[in-house]
Amino acid sequence: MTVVTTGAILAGGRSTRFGDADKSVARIAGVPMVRRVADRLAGTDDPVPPGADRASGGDAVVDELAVNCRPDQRDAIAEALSGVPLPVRWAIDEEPDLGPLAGIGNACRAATEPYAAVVACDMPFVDPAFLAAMRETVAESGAEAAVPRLEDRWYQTTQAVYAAESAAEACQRALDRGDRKVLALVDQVDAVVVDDEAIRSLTAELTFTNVNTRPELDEAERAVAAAADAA
Ligand SMILES: Nc1nc2c(ncn2[C@@H]2O[C@H](COP(=O)(O)OP(=O)(O)OP(=O)(O)O)[C@@H](O)[C@H]2O)c(=O)[nH]1
Repeated sequence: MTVVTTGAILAGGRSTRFGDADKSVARIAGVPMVRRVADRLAGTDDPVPPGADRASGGDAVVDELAVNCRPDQRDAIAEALSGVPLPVRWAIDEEPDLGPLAGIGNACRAATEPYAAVVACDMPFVDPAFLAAMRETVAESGAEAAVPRLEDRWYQTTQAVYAAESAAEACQRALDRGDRKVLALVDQVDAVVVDDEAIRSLTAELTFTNVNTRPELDEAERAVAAAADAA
């Protein structure tokens, strides 16, 4: 499988819907969510529910990780990522709470590879083959990003592939003019929209499942347990 370069994991949010804990290190069947994302990218993952497209285990689709978080999150996330067979770069927010746009910008700035496959830490069933396909789209088209958009939903800016330098600059430009909306990034880069039809030909909607609440965590845990039983 083609290597898609830097895997940029976003974990700098406050997890307010999750309650009094950082969801990035909340465990699903014993494995912290951020670790599940890293393992998907590294090809060292546990069984995943049907619909996560690529079966568990496989080749790494990135050759390094860039992890964006606040300074106070770093130790717990580092522990969660301990043993991941990829170099980990840290993209620590100097100023917290500027939103996902700032997180994407910081992660892209920390990337040492030309492309960044961005994934939010709360997407435990991300399909690495989908990221690889988007990386190919960006490289072949000469565009600066491939951003999925399901019909009747927002752009999935937190599971997308960006030309790292262009995206970092675009995020900074938006922040400098006081725009924190993540859509500013899509406006500011030459983006290929990966539409509904393309998404369905490449992967399944499960790739976008994100865990915001405790009940959603429980649901993800049940799905993982069922997959493990079936394996
Ligand atoms: N660096 C940074 N990342 C953020 C920020 N807000 C959200 N994110 C990240 O953006 C992604 C999508 O955000 P949400 O799913 O809303 O996560 P969240 O903000 O932690 O959760 P809620 O507080 O419940 O909305 C997650 O990976 C977050 O970690 C922020 O202010 N700074």
